[in-house]
Amino acid sequence: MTVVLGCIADDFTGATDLAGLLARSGVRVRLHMGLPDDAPGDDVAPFEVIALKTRTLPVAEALEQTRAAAQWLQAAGAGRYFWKYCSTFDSTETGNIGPVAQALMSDLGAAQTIYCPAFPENGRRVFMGNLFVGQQPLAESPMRDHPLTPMRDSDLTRLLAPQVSGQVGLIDHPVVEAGPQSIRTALAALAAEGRAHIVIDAIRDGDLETIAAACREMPLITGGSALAMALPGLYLADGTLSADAPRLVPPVLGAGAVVLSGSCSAMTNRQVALYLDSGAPGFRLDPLDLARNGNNAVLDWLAAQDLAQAPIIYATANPESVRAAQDQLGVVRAGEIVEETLAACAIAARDRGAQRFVVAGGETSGAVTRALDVSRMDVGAEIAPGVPWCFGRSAGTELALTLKSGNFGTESFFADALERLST
Ligand SMILES: Nc1ncnc2c1ncn2[C@@H]1O[C@H](COP(=O)(O)OP(=O)(O)OP(=O)(O)O)[C@@H](O)[C@H]1O
Ligand SMILES: O=C(O)[C@@H](O)C(=O)CO
Repeated sequence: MTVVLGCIADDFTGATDLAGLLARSGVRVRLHMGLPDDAPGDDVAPFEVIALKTRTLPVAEALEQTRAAAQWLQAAGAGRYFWKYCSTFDSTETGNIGPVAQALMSDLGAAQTIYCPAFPENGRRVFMGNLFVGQQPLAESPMRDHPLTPMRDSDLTRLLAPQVSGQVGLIDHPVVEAGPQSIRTALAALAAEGRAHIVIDAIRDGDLETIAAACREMPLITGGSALAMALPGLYLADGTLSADAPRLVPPVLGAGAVVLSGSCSAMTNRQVALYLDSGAPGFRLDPLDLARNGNNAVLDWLAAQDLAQAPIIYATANPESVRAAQDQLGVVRAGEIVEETLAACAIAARDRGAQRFVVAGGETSGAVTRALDVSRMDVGAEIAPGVPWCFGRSAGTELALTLKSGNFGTESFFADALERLST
């Protein structure tokens, strides 16, 4: 088996999002949590995804890690590459979307690439170069106030320009709608003008299919997960991938489960509230209490729970409570203390036999997978668009984990996830 598409994502939930959409095709997708320690073996999957945590790192560190990931994928025999970033284009003037794309272009010999964060199923659309979240322009959406990457402009060409040294161009929706040949002609015209970084409109899945058909031969494509979703079908159709490519056989798992939520997004707040309302046993983590008294109380509580009831431990709180904790502890320490506690709970739950882990939040997912030392996962069925169940091993035991991005899923996500796995 050879790697048809080597993928690199800039955060953990983003990587499972990408892996989940690729896995819709039924073809095997392997997900690595961080740069693999070992050189690629003979058992690579057609789609290999490396999850990094580079979204808000200093540029030099992001470049170093991404280049190392690309080298691993090259050694695994990857023929083409995909650079996945957030569907809300989370970045700043200094990066990291543009600088990483530029470095990969240079390393992989790509003279031109496209940028398309659209994910129509989750309400992210690009029109005339502007990104919309639902009905709001990006800069008027809650992403305006993101603590690390506040998005204060909706025009992707303007957002990208200061991040790259080459010229930025746009392929707008009428060109996309006219079909793959029209896109190829526009790309060639932009290349002749010296434009290497091309933002491209997409408002529906059909647009993404057209773009994928036009750009599939590019050495490097960049975008949100939904653009990559269109690629497996093209590879299957032309025989690049055979229909008998290996498929995932999910493991049989015990009933023990735990829900760990460190995301404070509006959607996760609603998901936690509904799960508690449905009668699930729950323990609320208070960062100030954790700072004063440590985490024995929650670990004692967890030790007394019936894990077949899928208890939830959550720090999820409204913006006022989060601010109050951050004012007293500092933003970084408040986050760390919650992440450390949820990581300790994950280990305790695993050691008591839990094999199903529902985790909410990107940073939280990083902390939990690191604590469980899950380095590699196979990707299974999606619970909601961009949120699949994944299967890995921790301390010699098979586990299922789902890593939910803060804004993804519907209100009933936690119950849906557990139900989905048992069927
Ligand atoms: N009550 C709280 N007070 C202060 N910080 C908190 C609280 N609860 C959680 N946190 C911290 O907030 C951060 C939430 O980030 P995380 O990436 O996990 O969620 P998210 O931003 O909603 O998810 P995503 O990155 O997938 O959109 C974590 O560092 C977490 O520890
Ligand atoms: O693209 C998205 O919105 C997500 O996969 C993500 O990157 C969340 O951090």
